[in-house]
Amino acid sequence: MTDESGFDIVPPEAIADGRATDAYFDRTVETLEHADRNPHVVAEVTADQFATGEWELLAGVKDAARLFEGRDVDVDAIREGRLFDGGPVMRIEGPYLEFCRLETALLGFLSHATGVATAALEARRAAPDSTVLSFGSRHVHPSIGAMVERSALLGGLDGFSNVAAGEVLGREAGGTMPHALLICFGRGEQEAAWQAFDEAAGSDVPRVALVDTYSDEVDEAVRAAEAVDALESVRLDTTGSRRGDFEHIVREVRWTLDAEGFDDVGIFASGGLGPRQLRELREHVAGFGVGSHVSNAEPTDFSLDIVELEGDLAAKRGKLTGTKEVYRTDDGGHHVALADGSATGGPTAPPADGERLLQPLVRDGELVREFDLDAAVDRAAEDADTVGFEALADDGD
Ligand SMILES: O=P(O)(O)OC[C@H]1O[C@H](OP(=O)(O)OP(=O)(O)O)[C@H](O)[C@@H]1O
Repeated sequence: MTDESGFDIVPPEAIADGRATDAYFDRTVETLEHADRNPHVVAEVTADQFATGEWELLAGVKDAARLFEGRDVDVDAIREGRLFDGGPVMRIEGPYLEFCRLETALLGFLSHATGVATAALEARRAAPDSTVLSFGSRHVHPSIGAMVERSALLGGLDGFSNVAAGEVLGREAGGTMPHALLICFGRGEQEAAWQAFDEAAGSDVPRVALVDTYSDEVDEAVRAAEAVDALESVRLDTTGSRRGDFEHIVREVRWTLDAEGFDDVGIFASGGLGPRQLRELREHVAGFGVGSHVSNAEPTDFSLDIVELEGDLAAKRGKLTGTKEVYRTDDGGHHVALADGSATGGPTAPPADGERLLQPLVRDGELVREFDLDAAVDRAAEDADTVGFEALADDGD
């Protein structure tokens, strides 16, 4: 079945219906119905059973929650914008057949968005005082553009480039000029291109001139500053094969702009940048465009596991039995404990001063939570401070 648009895209109705499922869940439904079984279960969505020292930023809960609307289940989840390290991020309770076929889409929503949001948080923390924009739409299937940009914002990025994603999110995409614009004017005609852009673009569009198309970045940066009175920044997107020491190029541009009296013209850097490069460059530049580090982030490896069957402890090998709670302590700790209070000591007992992170999301099939992206962004920044989040990934060259 092809989407009526003609694109190979699974339509939203199929996701909501539970048809975006692995086929073995269809077999499971058939078999359980044949055997007249529909046990009451508690299931948990977990990446790591125990803490690993690698924090991740939870995202995708808004879309995941929609799957449960109208289904006879209760769902609790950590709020979007909180960090986690081990233990469940979501708990579902109800007759198993109510949500069996939703597992595939549920994990997909949470896994992909959490991976992207965590990578965005890494970029954010690598350059806390710089503008950091999401430029990675071109690397991923267009059907997930809004997820990528929303997750990038959740991680703390300041804006994004995908226009249609902006329409979905109710926010305006930003951007200035690609190399194609310079090339359309021809070699040696960079001034004409920058000036035409300045004349054509709306007053709300920042005047940022791309200065690496045909000649040396230092040369083009000074020429752009001379050509456009209101120039805000120059953008260096130097192609990899010409890059050499990018930090040196950036510092040389800064030096020369200052020396020529253009100290009010900022530098914007983009192209293959990740947390390590942001840390190296951040004192010399005003802003960054980050693409693949965020958009191509590895999805978090969430799984859904039944942990109680008809009130009894259950779990497959390698997974921890029993309904759990996760707690954040004032010192930034993350604790996983049994939910029923039966444990009064040791690692399965709740910490004395812990904040319970799993909160009601769905009750009897009704969504009981509001989603406010700005509030979630603030939560993520605060929680990253609390737990001392640092990017662990070394993103190579
Ligand atoms: O962080 P990244 O994974 O590199 O992704 C984003 C980059 O992609 C674009 O480069 P490109 O050279 O394609 O721009 P152009 O179309 O203007 O040549 C853009 O200028 C960003 O720098």
